[in-house]
Amino acid sequence: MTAQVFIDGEAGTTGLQIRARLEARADVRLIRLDDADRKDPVARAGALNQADLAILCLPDAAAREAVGLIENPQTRVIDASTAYRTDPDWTYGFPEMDAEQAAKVTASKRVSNPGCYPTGALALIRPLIKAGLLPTDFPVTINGVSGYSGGGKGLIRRYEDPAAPDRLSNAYRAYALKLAHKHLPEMRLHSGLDQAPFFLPAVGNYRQGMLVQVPLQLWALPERHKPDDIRDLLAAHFAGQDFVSVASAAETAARDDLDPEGLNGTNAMRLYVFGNASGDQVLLAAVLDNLGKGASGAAVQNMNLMLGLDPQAGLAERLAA
Ligand SMILES: NC(=O)C1=CN([C@@H]2O[C@H](COP(=O)(O)OP(=O)(O)OC[C@H]3O[C@@H](n4cnc5c(N)ncnc54)[C@H](OP(=O)(O)O)[C@@H]3O)[C@@H](O)[C@H]2O)C=CC1
Ligand SMILES: CC(=O)N[C@@H](CCC(=O)OP(=O)(O)O)C(=O)O
Repeated sequence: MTAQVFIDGEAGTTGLQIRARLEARADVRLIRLDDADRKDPVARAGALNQADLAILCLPDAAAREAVGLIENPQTRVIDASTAYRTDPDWTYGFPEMDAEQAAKVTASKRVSNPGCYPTGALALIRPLIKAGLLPTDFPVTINGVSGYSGGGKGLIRRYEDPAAPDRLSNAYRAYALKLAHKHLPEMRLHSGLDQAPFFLPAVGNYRQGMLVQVPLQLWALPERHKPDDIRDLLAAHFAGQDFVSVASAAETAARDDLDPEGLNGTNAMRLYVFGNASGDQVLLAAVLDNLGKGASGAAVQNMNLMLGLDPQAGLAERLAA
């Protein structure tokens, strides 16, 4: 039987990209609301309770409201917002996080999609903590830069609409300087760190794509490790994964820069380990599309797992940015 899927928030940045990945598929049928009804709680409740799987692409408060509208015990949910990412009753939807995480997502009725920056940061940090290479009390710093679509329709308008009263046109803008970004709780919890990491995000004046970087002073670790040890550890952790890969030593040696837009339109995330000549400093880096593996692609990946569908379905094509 064809699964019925409702995207609540289909007209938003994340929702539109999920729709683009699903609408041509024969193995799912989309439940759609007219534009006039898309914010009507009664119409949404009807669609949510009719769906085999609902994907919430909404602000946090509307996502919580949507979950409250669900009475059908068969309706399964993927939430793209921040609302449930540290909730113990929800499964964290990062299937490559641990060997058993994909099975947990497959079996779950409530899956919380990771944040875009945490997807990169956790891929780089969690395997090192798990392996004991990075102590849980290490003072970790995460730097990130995202295209402005990371801020949804509101931020897109500020960069693209010349008539926007709060227009932004700067090439690069550091933000979250209260040091209290909404991604910190999930980064701390799912990394295994005892304390919140330092997180320094920025927005670039381009639409989409991101780079997450974690610099590490290897001389400050209790046991000395070489950059190659860290690359080998990450490569072993993500071996065989369709969507997360680790650049080889040869590829890394041939590079001196990274392009945050390099994986746009895909559900791929590429990890890099750069080391200096003396081997006492490394830069861990992740390139991903904030709207791909950082949001919409990840939701489709989780949906495929939860509905028992082809893991590559809807994800093989590169979407136009
Ligand atoms: N953009 C990104 O890179 C990422 C986003 N996310 C998360 O995904 C969620 C959606 O983000 P994004 O797509 O960027 O945001 P957008 O602002 O682009 O889209 C949100 C959509 O939700 C609609 N909406 C708001 N309130 C309601 C409501 N009560 N009922 C129904 N629809 C409603 C909005 O309507 P209207 O069109 O009228 O404004 C809009 O279409 C957020 O929680 C965000 O944190 C997660 C990872 C990355
Ligand atoms: C550039 C930008 O503004 N990015 C957003 C993060 C992306 C987002 O809102 O989505 P999730 O939190 O659900 O991952 C921010 O920093 O708030």
